[in-house]
Amino acid sequence: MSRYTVAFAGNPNTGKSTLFNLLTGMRQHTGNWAGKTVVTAEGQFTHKDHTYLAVDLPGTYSLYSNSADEEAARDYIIFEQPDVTLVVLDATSLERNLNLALQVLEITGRAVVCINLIDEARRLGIDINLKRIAKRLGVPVTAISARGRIGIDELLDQIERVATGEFRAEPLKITYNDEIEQGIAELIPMVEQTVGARYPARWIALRLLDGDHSLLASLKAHMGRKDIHVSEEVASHGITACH
Ligand SMILES: Nc1nc2c(ncn2[C@@H]2O[C@H](COP(=O)(O)OP(=O)(O)OP(=O)(O)O)[C@@H](O)[C@H]2O)c(=O)[nH]1
Ligand SMILES: [Mg+2]
Repeated sequence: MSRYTVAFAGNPNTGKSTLFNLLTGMRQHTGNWAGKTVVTAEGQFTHKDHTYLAVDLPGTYSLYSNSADEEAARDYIIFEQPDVTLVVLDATSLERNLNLALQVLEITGRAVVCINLIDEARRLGIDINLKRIAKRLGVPVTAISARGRIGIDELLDQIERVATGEFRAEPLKITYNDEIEQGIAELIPMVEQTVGARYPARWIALRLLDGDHSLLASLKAHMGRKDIHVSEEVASHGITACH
């Protein structure tokens, strides 16, 4: 029996902790306002033959290092490399919520998109084409109501398929304009040489082009002194390439 790690990511107030509590039997703080989960919580659940370590991350609108919460969520996904990143979306504001899903998919294809509050969406007459979204994103997409306990088994089956590698993701790749793509292409070999194959080189190159010093600091901290010098070269190149 294997144990897989599932990280719960998503915008604030999308029901991550409600789902986390339902699956793990724990009692993480929930409520109808944003920013309740401030410390990453861990709990365990079982589905069929496997045990899962669930990790409830703070809610974030992006992984762009705008706040300590975003850095914590980003660092967890990049450095802890969960077997599955579960992106919990609010069915009633999908457009805004999908932004974070796209960012996660730039980092990892080992993801499941879970559209929560489907009860509320139905009440409002919002019709969601799950198949089309799944096709575009290239990862499993399921609709649930964590509070109403709807769709949970199907969600767990999808988590299992990604965790075991049965599902082969083809995550949507965002193509940027020529200038940015050229910068990424120039940086990727340097990033790969510096951080190795373990980390998502394209995403790191993109963040460096954006001048993300916080990511650089985290990379340094996780990789030890040996790579600091090279990382700085990469960063200055990236930041110069941007201007
Ligand atoms: N109608 C409905 N409400 C839900 C559902 N799931 C969660 N909620 C409600 O949404 C609110 C936010 O839920 P939380 O679980 O605290 O959300 P969170 O994503 O952990 O929020 P942060 O920790 O702030 O990021 C609570 O009032 C929940 O009761 C659902 O499926 N349907
Ligand atoms: Mg929470």
